Amino acid sequence: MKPVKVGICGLGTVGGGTFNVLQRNAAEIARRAGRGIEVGQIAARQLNPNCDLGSTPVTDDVFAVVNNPEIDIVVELIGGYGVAREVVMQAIANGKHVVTANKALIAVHGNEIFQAARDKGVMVAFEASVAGGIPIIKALREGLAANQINWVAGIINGTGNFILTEMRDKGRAFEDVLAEAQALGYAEADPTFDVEGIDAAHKLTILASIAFGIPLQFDKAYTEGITKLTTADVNYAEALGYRIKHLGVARRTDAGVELRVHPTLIPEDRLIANVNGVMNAVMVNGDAVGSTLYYGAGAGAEPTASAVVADIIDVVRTLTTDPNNRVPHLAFQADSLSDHPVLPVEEVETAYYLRVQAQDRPGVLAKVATILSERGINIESIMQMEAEEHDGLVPMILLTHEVLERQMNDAIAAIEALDDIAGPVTRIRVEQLN
Ligand SMILES: NC(=O)C1=CN([C@@H]2O[C@H](COP(=O)(O)OP(=O)(O)OC[C@H]3O[C@@H](n4cnc5c(N)ncnc54)[C@H](O)[C@@H]3O)[C@@H](O)[C@H]2O)C=CC1
Ligand SMILES: N[C@@H](CC=O)C(=O)O
Ligand code: NA
Repeated sequence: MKPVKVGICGLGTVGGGTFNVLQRNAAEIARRAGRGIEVGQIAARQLNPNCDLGSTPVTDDVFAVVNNPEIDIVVELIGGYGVAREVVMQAIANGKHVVTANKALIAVHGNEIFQAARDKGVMVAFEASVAGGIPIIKALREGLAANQINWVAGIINGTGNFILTEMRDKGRAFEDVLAEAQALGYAEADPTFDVEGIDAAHKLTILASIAFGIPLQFDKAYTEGITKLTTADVNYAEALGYRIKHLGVARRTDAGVELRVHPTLIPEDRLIANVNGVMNAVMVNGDAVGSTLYYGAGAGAEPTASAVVADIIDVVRTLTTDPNNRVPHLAFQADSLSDHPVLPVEEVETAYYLRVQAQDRPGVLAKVATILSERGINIESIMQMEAEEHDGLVPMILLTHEVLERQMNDAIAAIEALDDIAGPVTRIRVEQLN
């Protein structure tokens, strides 16, 4: 049988990794796919020093690949919502299958892209877009298809986890670690996407749609980054038996779907609390299976290429399958998506870690405790530290039981209005993840 021809658009970190894995494992990949898979053409702005392209045709015009009649599968590894979107839409219009690692594109334009793909009877595969090499989309769409998924919680940005780990373990400065993550090819073209939680929110949006069968709704995700975290809070959390991780949480409740990315205290004995460096981990809780955990490299050339190439093989295996019998893009049949609403963050209920900087006067703790109890907020534990030498302020650390975000906002406003309190109250959400 003739080999299937793929066209790679973008030959950076992931494009280069994808080319190399396809070349190195070509024989084994053909045994898995049932036929050979060849790179028929590459569109690149510059060559990748890690790739020996041999006689593979190269162009600087992505549309030469997209419009090349020899190419069966277009692999979009450019990134962003601009030319990448045009590449994907034009490939679909030309009747070509698409494989992409672009979570930004899928989270923001996925509904339109999948509709176009269904109209043309082509596949759009995107395993590499969430948690890099971890086959989490495959696990959710296929392995867990029997379940009603209750919640998904994950460390889904490798750059952010790498920064938090290096800062905690080696005391390195934020900017220094971020620069290393960029040099290693982990970070997004705009690294604020990593450190402000936008990249994790893109991935969480995709996970939530596949877990609960809802349309992609990135604009409704609550997003908070890691840039405001302090070493003091990391240390206080540890004294209480917790680690701070940047977590994406999607939970289904009767009222709606929670979709939120933020720093989170997790009990230190949970496996996910001990996921470090560029590694990612996703927990999925289903009604039949209970809690499950998926772990692996969340970024980097070949871990991500592992997912891209697996998608290419999947596409090749099902080329002749009736489009109606393929695994649906969002796990549920397109005409069976639910309109269960995404909840505004004020409607989300979580436990909290609070750090209040108080004047060293008697009675402050009692005033804070009263404000919380008047609003029905139960305190799990309180830790009052020694006054700090430089400002004489006493940090008070409180852990609360679960409370609606709206009620917590009201309590924090009242605490901040006290004369005995200096500066804003620090709040970090707490998840038990059982
Ligand atoms: N780096 C990683 O570890 C991971 C990246 N991704 C995603 O994979 C995609 C690619 O990311 P990277 O490889 O890291 O980015 P990169 O910046 O290393 O590579 C992108 C390449 O596309 C090229 N390019 C841009 N516009 C082009 C055009 N018009 N024609 C031809 N080439 C063009 C650039 O010159 C660059 O070489 C992004 O969507 C990213 O979010 C997903 C998972 C992990
Ligand atoms: N910038 C992303 C790359 C993979 O998706 C990350 O750091 O996780
Ligand atoms: Na993945």
